[in-house]
Amino acid sequence: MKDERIHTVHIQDLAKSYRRKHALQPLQLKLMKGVTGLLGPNGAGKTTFMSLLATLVKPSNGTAQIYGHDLIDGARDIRSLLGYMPQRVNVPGQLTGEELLLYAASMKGIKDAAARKQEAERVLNEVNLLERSGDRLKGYSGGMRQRIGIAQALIGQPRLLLFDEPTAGLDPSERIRFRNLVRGLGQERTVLLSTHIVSDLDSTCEYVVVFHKGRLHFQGTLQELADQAAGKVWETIVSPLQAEEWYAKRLVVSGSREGDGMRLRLIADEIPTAEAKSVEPTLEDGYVAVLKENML
Ligand SMILES: Nc1ncnc2c1ncn2[C@@H]1O[C@H](COP(=O)(O)OP(=O)(O)OP(=O)(O)O)[C@@H](O)[C@H]1O
Repeated sequence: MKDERIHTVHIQDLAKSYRRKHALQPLQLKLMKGVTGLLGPNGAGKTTFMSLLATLVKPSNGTAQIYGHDLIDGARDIRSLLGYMPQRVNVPGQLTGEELLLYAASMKGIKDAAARKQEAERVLNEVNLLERSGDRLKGYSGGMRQRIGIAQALIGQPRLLLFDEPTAGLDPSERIRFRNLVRGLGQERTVLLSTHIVSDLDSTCEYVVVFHKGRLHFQGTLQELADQAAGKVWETIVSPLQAEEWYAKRLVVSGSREGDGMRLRLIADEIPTAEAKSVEPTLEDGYVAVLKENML
């Protein structure tokens, strides 16, 4: 990541183990204003990392400075500048959407009742739930619960926003709405957004961090991630039999039928056949290239 930008979060040797399981290996990382995507397959350590920054779990080692506050000694200050949307949003079904957000606003220290109501309405509007704000949460669909989770994270204009797989369960139009919302938020805030859907990052993030098996494997811009596969992405048409063999033995990113054969896109250091054409890498290619030692 470029160093001329002001870093808002400094992470030093942060690690988490559960008994003998290393969920997160000692990590050095700096985050800055803007949207950073946190990418990694299942079990990579994304939720563990977010829970650590959200001060919900204690690190086994290391610390972080968040807007000048220490993760261990200044946890209370960090909570007041933080908005966190967990991976599984548990909502008290008896409350209405508005009641939940009014409660969240009072937890954020907004003392004036009129200001709490105004803030609840502002965030309900952001997630397109204003019309359903008087309904009990038990009647909300999965996607609506997800959006209420996003809304409660936005209460109080937090300077650091942590969204753990926020787009899971959203329909395509809400997903687009969320991306636009996040892009706007990133202009003034530090936003960390975890996902395993590479296309979620394309239109929202400036930076990306890749975790795998509890380790940091890459940090940089989206372009720098795509560049990890530069000169290594090939397309070629092969017989269905050959395609089957390649799927098993090579790093095939995608495949589609073409006539009697299969058009395969794969990542390899050397040209796989004389007919293969070198193609421009996408973000997904870069991600696969970063993880490639662990994927075959
Ligand atoms: N409370 C816990 N006790 C024991 N092991 C845990 C605990 N929480 C997480 N782990 C382990 O730590 C590793 C990282 O898990 P984590 O949930 O942080 O990954 P993730 O990247 O968020 O995965 P996913 O995309 O599936 O949500 C996994 O191997 C997981 O089994």
